[in-house]
Amino acid sequence: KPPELPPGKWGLPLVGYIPWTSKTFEDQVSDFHKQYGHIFLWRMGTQLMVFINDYKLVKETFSRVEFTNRPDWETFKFFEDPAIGIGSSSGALWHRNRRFTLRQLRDLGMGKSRLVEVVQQQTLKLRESLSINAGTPGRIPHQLFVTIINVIWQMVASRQFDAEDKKLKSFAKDMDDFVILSNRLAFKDFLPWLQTIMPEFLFKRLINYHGMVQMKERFFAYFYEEIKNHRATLDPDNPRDLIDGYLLEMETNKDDTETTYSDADLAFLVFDLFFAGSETTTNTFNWMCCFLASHPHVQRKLHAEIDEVLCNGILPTLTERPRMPYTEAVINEVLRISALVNFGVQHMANTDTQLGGYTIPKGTILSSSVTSIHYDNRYWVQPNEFRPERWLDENGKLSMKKEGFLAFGVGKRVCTGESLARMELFIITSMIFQSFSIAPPPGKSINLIPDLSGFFFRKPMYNEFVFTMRKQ
Ligand code: HEM
Repeated sequence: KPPELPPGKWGLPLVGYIPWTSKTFEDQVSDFHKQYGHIFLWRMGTQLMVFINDYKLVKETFSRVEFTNRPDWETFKFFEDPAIGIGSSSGALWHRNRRFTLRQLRDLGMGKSRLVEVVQQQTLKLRESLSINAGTPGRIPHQLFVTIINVIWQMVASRQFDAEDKKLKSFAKDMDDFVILSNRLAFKDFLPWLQTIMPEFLFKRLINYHGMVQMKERFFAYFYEEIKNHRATLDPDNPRDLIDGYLLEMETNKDDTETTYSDADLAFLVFDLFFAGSETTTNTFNWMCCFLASHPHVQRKLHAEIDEVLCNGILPTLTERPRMPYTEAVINEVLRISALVNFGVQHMANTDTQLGGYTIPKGTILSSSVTSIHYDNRYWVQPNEFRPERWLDENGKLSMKKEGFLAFGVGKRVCTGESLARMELFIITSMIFQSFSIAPPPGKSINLIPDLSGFFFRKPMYNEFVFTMRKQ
């Protein structure tokens, strides 16, 4: 390994460092952290991966323009090369789409009562599903995912679907399948030489090429249909949603020869919002259920605050939020302890540069080790404990400390949906626990060990819960 690079594992030519161990990826990263310190390198195949385990260094890194790009990975650019939309793109197109999305989310989402109402209506349906099986052990109903997806559909296309709707069901299935199918594209990114030594048909089979092409066609079919309908009914004086907002900007810029606006870019942007906003928010609420079911004293305090502020069963809006610091503290603590996006979303160095006293060559991938930072005892007292109180000051007021908190990332690509996600989590949590208490099935306990089988998420394991109706 060249000495100017961060310390770490270099391994063999072409294949890099392959660990012969049954340890999880997260545990290996944690071992290398102990061995090499806050910044280390792991050469995977031909790809240089740098892991950063220190909050201040992550903040510095992701605030620098040299580290703003996304990796030039097949996973990000399979549908369109170079990548378009927001989550996978880089450069001027990303910058413009990010500004546009932030503006749209602000205008359509946070603080606007329409979207809050949609979350309320959808959560009422979730309450219905829960009440059907109240008192008996079961999993979190599918309606939770439907609720989250419908909030995004409402925001982008002013639509909502019934849980049994055929289109919604196939859309949800495609989203699940996409995550599984796209995993195999990693062969192209980490072992690109395989393509030169394997017959083309075999390599395509290895990376699930045809499955991915079909997937692309299906996704674009959903979104192109929406774009077509929106264009046909667009009223420039009354934009209804994000698609309308984009079409209007596209029209304003139609004579610009450098324009990056296109139907494909819009479709991709919408696709990104579904991907970035659905699994994340759904799994965070799932973790919430796990932690509340296993910490009855926290649940009691949550119930007490909900009963005091939302008395007589009134539905929560954003007006009540400042009066519910404990609920907010529970949400923050779930986001911290679950460390759901455990390595953040990867960034790439767009030039040769220096970081933490080491050389970082152009094309190096940078990952933040969110789990180790969320459990770093320099920032968190007894980090393994689920303790919402850590988010409250001595007067019981919410203190939104940010040092050491990375659930939504940090820097130039910090999550654009943070406010929306927080709003959804606040409304869903307060409405569900206004009506129900949650516990493990009799004689059982909740498994809080994360499922680490996927690369991007630290999901909760399959757990059953007993939701019991509360007396109002
Ligand atoms: C609890 C829920 C959520 C969590 C934990 C979460 C977390 C994250 C993280 C860690 C990143 C990567 C930041 C980086 O690249 O450094 C991200 C990016 C992003 N998130 Fe979220 N997110 C959540 C909900 C949402 C929602 C509801 C939306 C919108 C519907 C959204 C939209 C996005 C977008 C568009 C990006 C890419 C930003 C960019 O590349 O510039 N997220 N999110």
